[in-house]
Formats: sequence, C-alpha cells, structure tokens
Amino acid sequence: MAASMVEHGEDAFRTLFRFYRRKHPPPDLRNVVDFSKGLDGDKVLSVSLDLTAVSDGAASGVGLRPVREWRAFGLHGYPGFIIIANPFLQGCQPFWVRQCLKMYPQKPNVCNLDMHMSPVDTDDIWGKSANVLRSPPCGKKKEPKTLLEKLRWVTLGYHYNWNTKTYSPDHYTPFPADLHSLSGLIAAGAGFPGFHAEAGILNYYRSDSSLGIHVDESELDHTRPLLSFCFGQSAIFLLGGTRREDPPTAMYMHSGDVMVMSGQSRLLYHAVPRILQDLPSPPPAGLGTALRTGQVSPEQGSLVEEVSEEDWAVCSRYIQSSRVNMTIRQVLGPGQSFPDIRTTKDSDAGPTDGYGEGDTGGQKRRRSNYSETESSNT
Ligand SMILES: O=C(O)CCC(=O)C(=O)O
Ligand SMILES: [Fe+2]
Repeated sequence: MAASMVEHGEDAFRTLFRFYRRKHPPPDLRNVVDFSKGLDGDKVLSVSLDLTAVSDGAASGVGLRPVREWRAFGLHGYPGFIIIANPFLQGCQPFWVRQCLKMYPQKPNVCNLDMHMSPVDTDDIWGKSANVLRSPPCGKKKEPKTLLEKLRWVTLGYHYNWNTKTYSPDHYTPFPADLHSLSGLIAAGAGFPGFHAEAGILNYYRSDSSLGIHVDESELDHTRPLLSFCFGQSAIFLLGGTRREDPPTAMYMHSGDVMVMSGQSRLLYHAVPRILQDLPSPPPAGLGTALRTGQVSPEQGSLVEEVSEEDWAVCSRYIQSSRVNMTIRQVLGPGQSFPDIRTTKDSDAGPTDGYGEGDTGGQKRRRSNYSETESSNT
C-alpha cells in the first residue's frame, strides 16, 4: 500500500503518516495490526517472556498480572520489538492514570507549561483543573481549557532538553519510585533484568494531537530497552525502519498496552499519527471501577492504591478524549557516566528531525513534534 501512495517528494513514512492522520474521509484501518486480537494475520508472532524473573507478589504490587498471564507479541521483521497486551490487573490502570495526571506533573518535574508560565501558575495543575473537569460540561459556548487540558508533556528524572536533544547530570530530579518499580518489573519480565528507569517523557495527547516521525537516540546506552506505557484512548502507532523514509507498519496501541523497543528495534523511526476515540463513555469498568468496588484489593505493601471516586471522576473525564503515554528510558549503562560537556556534540538533530520547529510563547523549544495540525507536524 505504501509504495502506491507515495506522491512527489513524499517518502513512504510521511505518506502513511498523513494517511492515518486524515479526518475526511476517515482512513481505511484494515491494515492496522491489532495485538488485542492475539496471533491474528501473518505479521504477528508470539514472544516468550522470562517467567521466573518477577514474583507474582511483586507483579501485583505494581498492579500487574503474573508474568505467565502476560500476552506478548512481536512483529515479523522487527526483532526486539515487543508488545505486552495490557498486562495490568483488572482495575489497576486507574492508579497509573491518576499518577500521570495528578502526581507526575507536580514539581520538581518539568512540563510544557513551565516554558511560558510562572512557577506559581503551574504549581498545582491538578488542583486548578479538577473542579472544572469534575463538573459536567455546561454544553454552551466553548469553555476555556483547564491547565490539565493544556498539558502536553512532562519529563522525569534526567530531564530531556528539547533544544540540544540531550540529557544532563545538571538537570536531574529523583525519578518516581513507583514508576521505577513498574518499569523494572516489566523490563525483567521481557528479559532485561537490571533495567534502571532514569528518564521519562510523558506525552499527553488530545483527540487531534499527533507525534511526528522520530527516533529516540539521546540515551547513552542503546543496549537498554525503551519502555512505553499507554493509557486512555487508543492510538495508531507507526513503526518504521532505520532510515526515516522506510515504510512503516501501522498498529493499534490500546489502553494498558506496554511496548518494549529493544535490540535491533531500539533505534527504529516511529510516530503516532492519530488518536482514536474508541473508549466507551464513561470508560469501562475494567479500567475504572473495579478497584474501588473491591474486586481487587491491593495487598499490604502494594504501591497501587485505591483511586477515590472524586479523583476518578476527573481522570475518566480526561481520558474520554485523551491519551497518555509514558516512555521510560535508562540513560546510562552500568558504570557509565556522562561525557565531559566539552566533548558532547550539542545536537543530534540530523536523524531526529521529526522533532520540528515549535512555538510556545516566543521561545524556540518544547516538544515541537507534538502538533495539533497536520501541516506543522512533519
Ligand atoms: O505516544 C507514543 O506511543 C510514543 C511516544 C514516543 O515515541 C516518545 O515519547 O518518544
Ligand atoms: Fe519515541
């Protein structure tokens, strides 16, 4: 399909990006791989996990099923690319959704709003948005967006510098312990023991957002996998090759899915052209209510706590039209340290030019591949 659609000057990746981003007429989604259907079609293969790496208790402590119940898939032609189709226990996703919306945007973590607002104004994003989101929409004219609805990205740990496309030891704040544990356990189950979550980029997608074609190569040790967690509305994810123009494979990412990019797939080009609107409204019980109604009782010492009805009202309203993605990275290999700043090249912009120009309040910076319009995105 890709080759026949290529127009003058457009490569196969860009053409498919535009194809899936198109609203009118809506794109044909029949070629999109759906891992929730299991070993469907000839592209998907089954991937074996390390069944002894994670105890059942450790898994349930972060809201995960026992590893033997995880359904892990790969794609022919993409060694090292693994999708774990929603390994979360029934009712445990809300905890992680709430962390993404209420906890991780808090200081000292960094977010897009910090770039053009004062620290006082970005001090309590959740608190300043929750009441509005909790109350039903008034249905009249366009209501002003809450800060939560304006949130586009948050960085954790070693804070990614969007200008230089580097991490630095000088801009580090403690990585959230709960997410560190979750990441370590997912990585161990996928065959990567000793993974240390050191940096995180959280992307907050509204229904018309997309993420441009890019490769994540700023981490200093590429032998460590990149983990990606999806919550809320599903998305179409495009996975390409080692060259930006290589034709990609399109796949769905559903709420709860975890992606592991490792080995030969660690440095592949990828993009998110489209957010779908496929979660029923309100979000289904498995995502929302089970924990509160006691179907799952977090064990003692569990990191996963109950999400109050009050908090879930805000989260569920938010994810009815949004998607949240966390990509978790280990920046340094064992024993590795940051190179002396004088020997660091100041940008690796060449291969990552999917991250285009941005404009936030006059400052040239930010997650500028993140776009509400097709034309400025690619
Ligand atoms: O949202 C996604 O699924 C992908 C995010 C991503 O590629 C990134 O943050 O580098
Ligand atoms: Fe990425």
